[in-house]
Amino acid sequence: MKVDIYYYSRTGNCEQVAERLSDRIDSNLYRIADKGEGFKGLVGWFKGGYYAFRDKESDINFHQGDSEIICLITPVWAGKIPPAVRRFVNQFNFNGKEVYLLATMGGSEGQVFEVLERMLAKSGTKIIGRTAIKANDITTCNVYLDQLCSQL
Ligand SMILES: Cc1cc2nc3c(=O)[nH]c(=O)nc-3n(C[C@H](O)[C@H](O)[C@H](O)COP(=O)(O)O)c2cc1C
Repeated sequence: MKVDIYYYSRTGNCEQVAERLSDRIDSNLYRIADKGEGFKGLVGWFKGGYYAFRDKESDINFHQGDSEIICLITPVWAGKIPPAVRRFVNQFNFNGKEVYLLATMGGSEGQVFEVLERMLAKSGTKIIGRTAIKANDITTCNVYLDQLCSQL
């Protein structure tokens, strides 16, 4: 079955993981994009951390695909999720879909999965797996992707 892969990426780590995963399975690849400037540069880093910590959302463009299985790939921000991903999870129609969660991070996954699971529980969305990958491991993350593919 075709998998819709959604990812948000500020500095390319999640994008790289999304592309590697997409090479391995029958999938559509969709970027969750900030509208306007987003969180670029040093100011964006501080603003992004603050917004994430305060559970704020930001304006995004995203595609609503129709596959029943989706993989959501997000960076960890302030131990939680970026504002763009928060908006995505709140606006996306998860009706009938099953979701695999994948996060990339600098050092610690923090509460990222708990936050996502709590949000997705509101729509009764089934979570079929979760994987966290450290930024340093991304070039050698094939083993994680193999595990993930076996669960999709
Ligand atoms: C605003 C901000 C906050 C972050 N907070 C955390 C954090 O709490 N824990 C962590 O391990 N990494 C944190 N990171 C690092 C990112 O999660 C990590 O570099 C990730 O792989 C970036 O993905 P991307 O390149 O796709 O944007 C943070 C990065 C940013 C920009």
